[in-house]
Amino acid sequence: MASGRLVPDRHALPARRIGRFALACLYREVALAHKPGLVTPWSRGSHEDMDFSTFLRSLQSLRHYFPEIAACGCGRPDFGALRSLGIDAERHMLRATGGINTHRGAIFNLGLLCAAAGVAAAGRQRLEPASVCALVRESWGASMLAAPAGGHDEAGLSHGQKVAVRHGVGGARAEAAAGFPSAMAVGLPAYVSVLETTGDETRAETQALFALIASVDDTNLLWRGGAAGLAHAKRSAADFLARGGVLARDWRGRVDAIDADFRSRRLSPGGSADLLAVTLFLAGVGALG
Ligand SMILES: CC(C)(COP(=O)(O)OP(=O)(O)OC[C@H]1O[C@@H](n2cnc3c(N)ncnc32)[C@H](O)[C@@H]1O)[C@@H](O)C(=O)NCCC(=O)NCCS
Ligand SMILES: Nc1ncnc2c1ncn2[C@@H]1O[C@H](COP(=O)(O)OP(=O)(O)OP(=O)(O)O)[C@@H](O)[C@H]1O
Repeated sequence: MASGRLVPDRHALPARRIGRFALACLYREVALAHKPGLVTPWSRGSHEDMDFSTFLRSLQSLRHYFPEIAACGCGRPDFGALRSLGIDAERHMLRATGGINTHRGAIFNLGLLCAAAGVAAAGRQRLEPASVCALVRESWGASMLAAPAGGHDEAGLSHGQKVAVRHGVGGARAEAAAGFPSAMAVGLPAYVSVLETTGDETRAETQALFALIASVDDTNLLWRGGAAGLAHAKRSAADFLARGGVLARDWRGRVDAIDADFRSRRLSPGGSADLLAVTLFLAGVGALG
């Protein structure tokens, strides 16, 4: 990873700021305490093979990647250049976690957004959620749909590809290629509305996560629970929101009950968790410009 040789120095500072912010968003996601089926500082959720410390090791291994891909974006790269940085970062992550996939989706989603923010910063455009998402869609959307997936098993297909074929859903690539419609239309409005009402970051993050689980075709849920598991998770999240979500007095107890239910079914909404980090990135991207 040697993008320092590829981009002019005047881009180093904004790229570092953008990349560090992406890492901070990922840290906020995994540090969020009450989540259904996901790893938190106090729980493995539905996972036997990873805990909070695995995520910290993974984040540590990605500390150069996000600034580098943002710097690469400043040079208006084609998708191939971003893809090789992403594949390299996956390799670093797997080495740091002993082969466990903690951040494959995040390397992809937030990597693309860092690169788009780099494009905007280099062109002295304002950094805004809609414009960075449009840059991802317009610059690299078609190429990413045409590229083969990264994480292959012995049969040559990733989990995402297998469930995409089986259930006819698009997963992480379709979401990014379309300019993150779930984060823009679902995660971000939920986050902003609760933040404005309560001033409470934790509740805003939790509400955004549940809004995403209720609406996203999460390939992690499909892989672990099939169509019935995905439908169950969506229904549980929609029910939580219909009962007032994080504005209800006993919201923490309700989240913990849904967490127990997801753990008993081995369900983990990892794609929605990644899109929460994307939502946090979009919510703060304006301040990076
Ligand atoms: C495209 C990727 C994500 C693989 O796609 P695939 O369809 O196989 O997805 P897979 O099931 O492995 O899911 C990857 C992760 O995406 C997240 N995810 C799941 N569902 C969704 C969704 N609906 N929306 C967004 N993210 C999701 C989850 O965290 C999941 O673990 C990626 O691993 C890849 O191909 N990387 C190669 C490097 C690359 O192209 N980089 C581009 C520039 S960074
Ligand atoms: N806090 C979190 N807890 C658990 N998973 C998360 C969290 N945040 C994001 N994720 C995402 O969930 C994915 C892990 O899910 P999972 O273990 O189901 O994937 P897998 O390794 O593809 O499949 P499996 O372990 O079922 O064989 C990671 O790619 C990660 O990006």
